Amino acid sequence: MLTLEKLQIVLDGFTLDADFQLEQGRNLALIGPSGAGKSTLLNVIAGFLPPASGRVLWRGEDITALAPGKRPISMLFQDNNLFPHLTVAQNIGLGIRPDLKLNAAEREALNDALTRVGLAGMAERKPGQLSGGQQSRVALARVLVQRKPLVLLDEPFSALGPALKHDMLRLVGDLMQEIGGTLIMVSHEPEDAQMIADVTSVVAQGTVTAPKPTAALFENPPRVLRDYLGS
Ligand SMILES: Nc1ncnc2c1ncn2[C@@H]1O[C@H](COP(=O)(O)OP(=O)(O)OP(=O)(O)O)[C@@H](O)[C@H]1O
Repeated sequence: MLTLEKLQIVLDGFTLDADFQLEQGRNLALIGPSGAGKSTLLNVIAGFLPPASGRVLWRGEDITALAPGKRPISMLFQDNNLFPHLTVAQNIGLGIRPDLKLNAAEREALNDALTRVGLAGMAERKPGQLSGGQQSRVALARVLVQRKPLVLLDEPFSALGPALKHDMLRLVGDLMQEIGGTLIMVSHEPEDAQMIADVTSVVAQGTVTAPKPTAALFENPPRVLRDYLGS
């Protein structure tokens, strides 16, 4: 269970409030207008940005003051965050061990992740020798090998075409199910939310709404979501 307890985020005159719980094993989509605070909320949950007030709890434990690396979280950033001077395999290996001294089982996990994202033959390439979509698949593989129980995705697959994006989303969904993990995904596309998120929160007007079942929410959208969807 992830608890955002009376969380308030303040940035240069921008404020965002969140106060809800997310059960373990749920896939949550965050949807809402540009600049509403979706990325900022992920950054607070991941520990890159402190909240002005309130707490973040994971399984009842207060993690508000924990450093990002100490949290049970892995995050896939909008820009993929790959190291250009390292190979694909090394970029992924960093998710397993920062010193890259991998044992046989860890190397096998790395190869498995490469295969799962469809990059089996590209282990020795540098990110600059890959397309944008391939780079985002490397970043996804790095998230897969970490096997953290809480995964945060910030509009992860926007560089991919629709078919590949759906494959990647499905892969993330399957993995989360396999490890009983919890997913929070920022998306601009209602179809993405409907595909893998069982619950959705709307981020708009300074507030994050509590997660609601995705299908029901889109069938009968509240005013803020209707405004966003333009319907
Ligand atoms: N480092 C920062 N310092 C001050 N203000 C910031 C900072 N980062 C973001 N903001 C502001 O905080 C608000 C929320 O930004 P954020 O990137 O979280 O929105 P978003 O919903 O993820 O938008 P998008 O969908 O366009 O990615 C915006 O008004 C933005 O200008």
